[in-house]
Amino acid sequence: MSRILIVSNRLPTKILRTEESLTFQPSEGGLATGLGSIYQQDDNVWVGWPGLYVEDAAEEAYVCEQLAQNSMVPVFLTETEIRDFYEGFSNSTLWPTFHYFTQYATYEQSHWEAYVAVNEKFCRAVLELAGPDDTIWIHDYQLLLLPALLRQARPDCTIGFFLHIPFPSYELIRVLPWRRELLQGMLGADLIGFHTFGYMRHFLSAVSQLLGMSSQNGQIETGTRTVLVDAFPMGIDYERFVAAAASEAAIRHEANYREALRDVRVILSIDRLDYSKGIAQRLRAFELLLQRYPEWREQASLLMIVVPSRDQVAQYASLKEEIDELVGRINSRYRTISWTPIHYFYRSFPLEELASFYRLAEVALVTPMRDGMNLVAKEFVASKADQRGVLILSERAGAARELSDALIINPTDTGQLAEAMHDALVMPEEEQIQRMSAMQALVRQYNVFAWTQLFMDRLAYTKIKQHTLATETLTPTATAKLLSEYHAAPSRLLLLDYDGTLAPFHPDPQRARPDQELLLLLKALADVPQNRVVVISGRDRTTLQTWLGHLPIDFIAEHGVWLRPAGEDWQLFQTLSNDWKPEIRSILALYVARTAGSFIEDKEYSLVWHYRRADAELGAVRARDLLNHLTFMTSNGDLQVMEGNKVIEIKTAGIHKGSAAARWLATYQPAFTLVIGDDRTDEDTFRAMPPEAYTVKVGTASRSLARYHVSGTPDVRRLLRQLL
Ligand SMILES: O=P(O)(O)OC[C@H]1O[C@H](O[C@H]2O[C@H](CO)[C@@H](O)[C@H](O)[C@H]2O)[C@H](O)[C@@H](O)[C@@H]1O
Ligand SMILES: O=c1ccn([C@@H]2O[C@H](COP(=O)(O)OP(=O)(O)O)[C@@H](O)[C@H]2O)c(=O)[nH]1
Ligand SMILES: [Mg+2]
Repeated sequence: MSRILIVSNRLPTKILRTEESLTFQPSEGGLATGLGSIYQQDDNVWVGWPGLYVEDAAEEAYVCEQLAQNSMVPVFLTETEIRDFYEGFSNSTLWPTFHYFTQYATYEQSHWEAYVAVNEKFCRAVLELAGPDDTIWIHDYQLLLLPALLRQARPDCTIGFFLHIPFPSYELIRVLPWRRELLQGMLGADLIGFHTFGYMRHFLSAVSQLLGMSSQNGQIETGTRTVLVDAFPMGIDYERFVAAAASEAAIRHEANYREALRDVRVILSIDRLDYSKGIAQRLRAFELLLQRYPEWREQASLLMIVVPSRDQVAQYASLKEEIDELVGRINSRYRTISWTPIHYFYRSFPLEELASFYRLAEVALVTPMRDGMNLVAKEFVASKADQRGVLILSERAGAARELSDALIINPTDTGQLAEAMHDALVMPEEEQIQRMSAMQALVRQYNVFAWTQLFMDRLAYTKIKQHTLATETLTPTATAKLLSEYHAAPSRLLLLDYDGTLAPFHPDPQRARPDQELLLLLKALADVPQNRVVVISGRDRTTLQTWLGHLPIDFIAEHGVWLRPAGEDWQLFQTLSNDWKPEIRSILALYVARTAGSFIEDKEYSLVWHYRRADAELGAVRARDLLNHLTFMTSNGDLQVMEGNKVIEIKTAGIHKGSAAARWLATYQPAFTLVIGDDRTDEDTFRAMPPEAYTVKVGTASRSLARYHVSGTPDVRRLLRQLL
């Protein structure tokens, strides 16, 4: 039976220790409330921290047992782990960075180490639980390393990852000392989800800039798998909020509050105490409203609920003081005997009371500086049965992408915010209903169940796609078969590409020279009498000659322009002309001028534009552009344009590694053939091979004609050593 294992730092239940007992309470925060309706379906399980330091084994066992009754499995964290992993790396490094508050970010090596260790702890907990058919769904920034850790332990498992907070611009991510490890960690997943397309775009950009992995339609080739990246705006359990708002308890609470407030109009805000939520700015805007529009004094109040959060983190503690002080100042300045400008609550409320606040309020103020989604905005909409009420929403909350019928504001523009409050208070009912009903239709349809379904469907699709597109991994069993056929064969051909296959890439192609180990390896392979070793490369013949010419091996250079059997002279594949070069060179020069870091390689019968050293994204854009340009230029058919790994190459049509390899095979038919290559130009070689040949693609497992794949040059070296 397959089930979903939800994994997040915090469980939807938190346990508090009172003097005499333990009490179990719902956790606050969007992740817990949002997914709270999902995990109790089927046999699903939620793995996470219960917010309690257990005192002894007996208590631990008791907690496990209690939580198990509600499909939860605890991961216990120590006080030191909470300090360094949770308050430290998660909430003093990642949270401020991802919310564009880098001025608050700290970079502590010890916090990073705790982060790694706690992610490993979660990994062990999940491995203990997960069956082979289970889907592991990891949530949020506290567990960015977990996907890759699990992938390492279980290469075939199904892993989804969802980030609930914004993913910021590459310019912020690049500041983090551990930026590559964090991205690599996320790429352990099969599907990576974000609330908005903007966050997804930033992630793809960071992966491209920092890991050099490009993407197409949100798909990243990691070398061993295709990872899909997509946007899934999270919804709420709509009917639950409709029901809560219609409940007797909510109606009763509302009546009590209404009686106390008399006919004062209520503007509501609800959030965790967090600098990302723009609470202080909102208070200043409310004060400005009272100054600009004195008619609202004694007529409108701000009901502000602030839920305690992360109060051990310095910035949160000082924000608390700032808010206390601001509320005190505004209230003392404007209050009258019968009217309080700001009703401020610093605590959390159960659902029915939240529902009564949503009912009571005519205006909801959701004005974060940055917010992954913001579910309060959606909950307010769901609670408005009579469709009256106005939502004021920050353009920097993920929810603003969907709720375009809210009054969308820039939260740093205090003036605009004050005006929006005024506009909301005077908005005609007809307009309120029109806007609210449009938002309700959207929030109802894209609820949390639809969100889960969509995410799971995309995850299943990714898995299927991975399997259908993939070449087989060169497993130990397949390797054993290869070796036994190799040993049995009286004649053998090894067709080996150079860059990306025998030697790793270097930013400067001229510095990717063979090392001693490679030279010895090739020599030893070529010395075996039954073997013929051919290096088949796009490199110019002079370079191959200089680097490898002293070895008893054959060469195919410039993608087939030049051939050289061991010990003989270089031969041209066919008579060729270079008449086309000046025109194409001038086009390439244009792209060099427009793309810092790129350059032209001028080979005897080919021209190459290299963009490995250019900005990754600019390079990709210019490459597309150049390809279009060249395809148009070369449409008469005399020339061909080849795309390699961060290169675009132009040469006479009909000459490629495949045609050269085919010519080789016409004169020499080995009993065993092994072909290894890494880029698109090697696909021509794979295509030219007889079906029994062993063709091996280095790098991504997908989209290749090869039978097998390995992940990198070290695997190639290992395989070649095994032949000896
Ligand atoms: O666990 P805590 O440190 O107490 O913090 C509470 C949660 O806050 C964050 O919630 C986010 O998720 C919401 C749902 O996707 C989204 O609407 C909101 O914009 C986010 O800030 C955090 O991401 C969770 O991990 C925390 O548990
Ligand atoms: O006293 C409270 C106040 C709020 N919430 C819930 O906390 C969540 C806040 O989620 P949001 O996405 O707005 O922001 P986050 O806190 O996750 O950043 C919402 O579901 C609220 O209903 C709660 O459980 N108790
Ligand atoms: Mg190559």
